[in-house]
Amino acid sequence: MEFTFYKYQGTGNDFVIIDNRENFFPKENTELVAKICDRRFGVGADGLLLLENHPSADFRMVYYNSDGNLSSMCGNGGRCISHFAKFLGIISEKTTFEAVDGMHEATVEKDWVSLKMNDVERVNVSESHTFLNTGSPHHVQMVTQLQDFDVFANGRNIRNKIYGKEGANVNFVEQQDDATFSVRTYERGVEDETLSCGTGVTAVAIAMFETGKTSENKVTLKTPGGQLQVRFEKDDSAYKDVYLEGPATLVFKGIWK
Ligand SMILES: N[C@@H](CCC[C@H](N)C(=O)O)C(=O)O
Repeated sequence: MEFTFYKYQGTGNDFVIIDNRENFFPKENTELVAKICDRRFGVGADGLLLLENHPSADFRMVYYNSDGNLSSMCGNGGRCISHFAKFLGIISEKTTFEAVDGMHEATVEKDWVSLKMNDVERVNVSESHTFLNTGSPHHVQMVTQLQDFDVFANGRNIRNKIYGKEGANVNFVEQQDDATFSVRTYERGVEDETLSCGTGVTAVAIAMFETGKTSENKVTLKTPGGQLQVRFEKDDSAYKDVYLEGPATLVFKGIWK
């Protein structure tokens, strides 16, 4: 089958995006999605996104990991697909769309996208790590010498040994200053380190606040693929008005044959 696709990246977390408003894409074809995402036999990406019609919102976002399976929320993907919706002329600067974890709002200004994430009510802090769900499940762990840390081996081990079949994404963090943290993430469904993870840095920002590592509610997250900002408000019941902000770029357009 032949169709047009768009290659996007948000701080190096890269995606194939397909305009599926005509509903032509074979959504159950796991092998096809995995092949499109394959870096040797396909286009190459950490995940695939479908932009689809929605009865009341601007569009619906459908997200697959590079293993070909549907998964939970993708923050960088949400930023990239909002940029794509503007590129297609579906929206102007502001949008409301639905993803697997519910409704999201986003603002697109040139290549900068601000995405509203869901409220986070539960943050489980233990001695060695923090676990929370920011649309996707995240394990957050402080390390030293992050640059030399074996993210793949340690991430895979934690993902499988602690979280079993369902798994979780695993973020390793080193503090730079009061409001700046370096982060490297092992992503489930990619089963490797990615250059950036949007729900991951959102989880890190909240975990750092919850554990007293920062008193700032606007945090800078440095990933191997670039810099992201997360801001939020906290009240008695939850972290609210959580925004993930950073660049999103259309890299190229192609035809899948
Ligand atoms: N890269 C994403 C996270 C995608 C979901 C994750 N791989 C999972 O299956 O939990 C992001 O930017 O949030």
